[in-house]
Amino acid sequence: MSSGQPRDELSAQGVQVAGRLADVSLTLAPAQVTAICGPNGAGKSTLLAALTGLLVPQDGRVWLNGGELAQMADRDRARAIGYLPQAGEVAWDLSVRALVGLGVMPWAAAPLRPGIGVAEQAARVDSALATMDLMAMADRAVSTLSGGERARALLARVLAGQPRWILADEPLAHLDLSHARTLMAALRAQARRGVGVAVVVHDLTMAMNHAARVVVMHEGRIVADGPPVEALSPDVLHEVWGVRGRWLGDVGEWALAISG
Ligand SMILES: Nc1ncnc2c1ncn2[C@@H]1O[C@H](COP(=O)(O)OP(=O)(O)OP(=O)(O)O)[C@@H](O)[C@H]1O
Repeated sequence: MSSGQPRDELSAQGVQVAGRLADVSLTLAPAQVTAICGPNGAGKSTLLAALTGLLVPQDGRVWLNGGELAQMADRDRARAIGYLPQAGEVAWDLSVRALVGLGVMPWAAAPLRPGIGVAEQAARVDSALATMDLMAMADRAVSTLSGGERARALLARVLAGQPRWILADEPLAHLDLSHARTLMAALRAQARRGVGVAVVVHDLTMAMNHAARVVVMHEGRIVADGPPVEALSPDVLHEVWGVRGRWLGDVGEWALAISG
C-alpha cells in the first residue's frame, strides 16, 4: 500500500488513454450519486473502466482507499467495486437467481481467506432480487427476460455483492420510465447507506433530478463538475451538446426544454 491518498475515496489521477482520455482526474466521494454525462465518444465508458481497474491507463493512477488499484488482489477489488458494464449480455443461460448469485462469489470463503456462509449468501441474493423487483421471476431463465428485465437482473447481481462502490455504465438504456426511476431510486438508496455511486447516463433529466453531482465529459476531458444546476447549465449544454436548452421546474422535478 502506498499512501498520501485519503481513505474511502475512489480516485483517478492524471489518467491518460491515447485517443480516449486526456489527463483526467476525478475523485468520487462515498455516500453520493455522481452522474457522468457527455456526448457519444466523450470517454465516459473508458473512464469507468479505468476506475474499476479493468482498463489500465497508459499514464496516471487509480487509487482506492489509499492504495493503488492496480496493486490490489482481484478478489479485493471485486469485493469493493461493483461494475455494471454497458449493454450487458449474459453468456450462459442461467436462472435469474443464479445470475444474481454470481454477485456474491467474491465473498465466498476461500483457502486462507474468510468469507460469508451459504445462508448469508442466499440472504444477500434475496435482498438484491427484492430491491430490483425480480422475486417473481427469480427462477426464469435469463434468456427469457426482456431487455429491461435483464438490465435489472444485472444490477441486482451488482447489489448482491454489497460493494462499497457501484460503477454503472448506462444502466437506464433499456428501461421504461417507471423502472428507470426505480433504478435511480435504488442507486440513491445505496448512496444513503454510504455507497459511492457513479452512473453514466445520457438522459440529462435523470442526471439533473437524481444525482448530487454531475461530471460532464467532452472529447476525453472533464469539462464541468459540480452540482447538477451548475454542471448542466445552459452554457454547458450549448458548448458540449450543441443545443439551446433551458431547465423548467424545480429541484427534483426539472424538465429540459430544447429550443434548437
Ligand atoms: N477498445 C477501444 N480501442 C480504441 N478506441 C476505443 C476503444 N473503445 C472506445 N474507443 C474510442 O474511445 C473514445 C471514447 O469511447 P467511450 O466508449 O469511452 O465513449 P463514451 O463516452 O462512453 O461513448 P458512448 O456514449 O457512445 O457510449 C471513442 O472515440 C471510441 O471510439
